[in-house]
Amino acid sequence: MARKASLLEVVFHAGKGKQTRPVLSGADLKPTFEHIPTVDFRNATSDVFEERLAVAREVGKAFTEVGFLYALNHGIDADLQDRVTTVIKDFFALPHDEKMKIHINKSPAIKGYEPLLETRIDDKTRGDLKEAFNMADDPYEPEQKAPADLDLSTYPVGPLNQWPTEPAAFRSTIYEYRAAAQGFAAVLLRLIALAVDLPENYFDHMAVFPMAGLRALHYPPQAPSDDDVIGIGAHADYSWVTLVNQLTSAPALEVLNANGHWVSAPPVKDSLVVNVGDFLERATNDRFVSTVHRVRNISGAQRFSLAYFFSPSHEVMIRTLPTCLAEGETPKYPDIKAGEWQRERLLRARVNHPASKAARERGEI
Ligand SMILES: O=C(O)CCC(=O)C(=O)O
Ligand SMILES: [Fe+2]
Repeated sequence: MARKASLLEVVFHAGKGKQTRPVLSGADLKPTFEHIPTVDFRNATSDVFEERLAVAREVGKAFTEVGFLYALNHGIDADLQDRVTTVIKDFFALPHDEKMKIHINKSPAIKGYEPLLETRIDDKTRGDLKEAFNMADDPYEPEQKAPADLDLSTYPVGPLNQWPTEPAAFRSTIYEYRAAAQGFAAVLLRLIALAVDLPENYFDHMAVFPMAGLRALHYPPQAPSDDDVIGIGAHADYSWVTLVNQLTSAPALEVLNANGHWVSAPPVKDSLVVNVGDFLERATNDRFVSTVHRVRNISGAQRFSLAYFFSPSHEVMIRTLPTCLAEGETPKYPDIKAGEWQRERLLRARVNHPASKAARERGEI
């Protein structure tokens, strides 16, 4: 007899498109995580190799068992975090029309402002109850100091990012934060290499001109009974790793375990949330998990967060790492070019953007 389909399931969007996971109970329960582990990065750049290796092992364990961790001593200055929180709150407090001047549809790279309900990850809802400001790698911006030999043919004609004129310190503070997040991402890359038994500098080339974006987010509160909307529907990130800074105290981020249960990832003082994205999951042949998560702000308070998505440069081929294949094992995923795959995911998620419509008309997505 065919196995009865589970009555309850979680629907989410990840690398392979729309997927479901049954919600398990009783005898069906699998061993899985019930909380997000914490890793202290104090020794991440120690002069002593064994100390760096010990941190790498903890990162590897958390990425294998959970796909998420809380990072302590990540090196992003508290004063900078306060200043970036202020400019982000001030930006979202601007009149709607002011913010719409930099709507994402005006950028060929889909950067700028995204109003409430612009995206709709979960098609059972009216949309994602969040507004966002997105910026990313843009070789035409002087702050980014693109290498002289960067292949511009893989980029649309600029400008790509769009900036508000107010708050005055917005652009400079966002760039300051991006540089700090980039510093921690570079440290993480080396630990990830060690965690999968590769030379420490194995991934350094990915950070030369990475697809590195910041996304500032504002989630108004929603009623607990309101399942017509959600802050951000269940998804996995299309990144190598993501660093999420929960700027305010409202708990709202939730992480899906193997039993289809949502595990809360509330803000923890002085920490960043670090999670595995789809590129790293593919490269490790699923050893590290790009764990599904969502945001549901039923705290009653406004919530602000700042996510930094780190992905390799456009031209990097994402292929299975030699140390993640046992003897005779074959890769689960074909090789992909990082830039092409990321752009396709982005276009699929922004159905109303002119570039997304054009790509659909050409049958590309
Ligand atoms: O706001 C958050 O805590 C997470 C945001 C997120 O998951 C995303 O933007 O991909
Ligand atoms: Fe995410």
